[in-house]
Amino acid sequence: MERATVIVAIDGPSGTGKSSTSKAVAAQLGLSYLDTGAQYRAITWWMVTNGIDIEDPSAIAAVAGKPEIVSGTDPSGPTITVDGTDVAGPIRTQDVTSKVSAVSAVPEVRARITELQRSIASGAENGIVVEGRDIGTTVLPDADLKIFLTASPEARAARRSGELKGSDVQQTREALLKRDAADSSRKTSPLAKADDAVEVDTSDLTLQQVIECVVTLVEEKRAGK
Ligand SMILES: Nc1ncnc2c1ncn2[C@@H]1O[C@H](COP(=O)(O)OP(=O)(O)O)[C@@H](O)[C@H]1O
Ligand SMILES: Nc1ccn([C@@H]2O[C@H](COP(=O)(O)OP(=O)(O)O)[C@@H](O)[C@H]2O)c(=O)n1
Repeated sequence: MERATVIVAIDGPSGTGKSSTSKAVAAQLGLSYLDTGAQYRAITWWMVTNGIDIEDPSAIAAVAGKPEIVSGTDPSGPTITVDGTDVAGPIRTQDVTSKVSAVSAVPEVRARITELQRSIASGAENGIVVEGRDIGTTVLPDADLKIFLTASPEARAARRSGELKGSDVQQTREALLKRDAADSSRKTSPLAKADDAVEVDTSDLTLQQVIECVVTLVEEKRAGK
């Protein structure tokens, strides 16, 4: 018998195709979609806007419970607000990008955001695709399907600098590798592949091929293979 809901966890470093793949897979299969990176970016944006010292983990921890972060999970138009303000644009600035790893390494921040993610996932009626860094390992260890996307630093930097107009590929590559290193080496739930995740190297695949691969894996799971 087909299961009523399916939970898919997609993790991996920056620029491997998590967001584009997750959104398309969720839309195609009628599932909800959650971008957990957007939530960490949102709390970082709030810290910056409120003048919290990003270098001071105890200052971040002390106010981690304050901002109210709300994620809209429709894959055709995901939204993110902080205390009612739409922050979809401001969370993508270079300033927030350069600070998000420090904020997201603070255990109190992770505990708060993880709880929020679990409650969103358990409330998704048809199931959900959740993408991030620690979904398969920590947030949803019982997910029905876990995918870990990888790609060469060159492919990832080329994709990212294609998005940021006028940006230098070499500089983008350095910034991306620096963020991966910080995310992979933090103590609390670092970026890591879960033992039972399927690893897909997207370096030489088109986005369409990656989407088809994940859709097939979900359908196989649903069919009980
Ligand atoms: N397999 C692929 N081949 C080429 N470009 C891709 C592929 N997957 C994603 N992209 C592009 O790379 C960029 C980064 O993808 P994104 O989904 O945001 O990655 P992530 O969420 O892992 O950081 C986007 O512009 C996206 O369209
Ligand atoms: N589950 C997650 C998702 C993101 N993050 C943090 O949030 C940052 C931004 O995530 P993102 O998915 O928006 O990053 P991109 O890969 O899209 O650039 C990451 O570099 C991590 O520091 C995390 O710690 N745990």
